Amino acid sequence: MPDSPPAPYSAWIVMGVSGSGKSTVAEALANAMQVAYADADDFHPPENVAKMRSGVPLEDVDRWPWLDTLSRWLVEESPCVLACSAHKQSHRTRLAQHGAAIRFVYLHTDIQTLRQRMESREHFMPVSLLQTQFDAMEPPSEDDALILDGTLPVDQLVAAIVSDARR
Ligand SMILES: Nc1ncnc2c1ncn2[C@@H]1O[C@H](COP(=O)(O)OP(=O)(O)OP(=O)(O)O)[C@@H](O)[C@H]1O
Ligand SMILES: O=C(O)[C@H](O)[C@@H](O)[C@H](O)[C@H](O)CO
Repeated sequence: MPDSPPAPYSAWIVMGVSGSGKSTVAEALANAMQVAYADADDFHPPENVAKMRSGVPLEDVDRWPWLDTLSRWLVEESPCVLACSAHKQSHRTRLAQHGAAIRFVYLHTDIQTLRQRMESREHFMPVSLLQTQFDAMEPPSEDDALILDGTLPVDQLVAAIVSDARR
């Protein structure tokens, strides 16, 4: 990749439910592109993390201030890659509110694979909340996102995103 990614995007958001691989793929993508990277989980206020840890799903009222902060980060750190759940169209619109030109990349993965992944890692997110993550998800259409099979190897996923960015 060149030092700065080609137009028209200034930011990539790798999105999906808990355990879908968004942090793993987003970090590898940022390394490949040599741009800034962040995990949206690191921007949640302690109350949000405590809520999820205790087995209570977030509501949109918990998410708006977090999404507002992320929306500013996307502009300040451009070009950049963010790993973020971005479940709903309204969340994705909010993330773009400060003007970042965002390419959303949706990793879709079956619930059985995700349950296995989550059971074999240490994380604040309990497996019991996985179904609520699916319930919240409004998958983007192919017009609005690059949609990839999150069970593919990470290097293949990164290559597909880089190839899409060069089109
Ligand atoms: N493409 C993949 N193939 C196999 N394992 C993967 C893949 N992507 C991620 N994993 C593994 O799945 C687990 C979850 O990945 P990761 O933490 O990146 O997901 P996430 O969507 O960021 O989850 P969360 O939002 O809950 O933090 C990790 O153990 C990671 O190593
Ligand atoms: O909006 C949300 O519900 C959250 O961002 C979650 O998706 C998690 O923080 C993440 O996936 C951790 O597992």
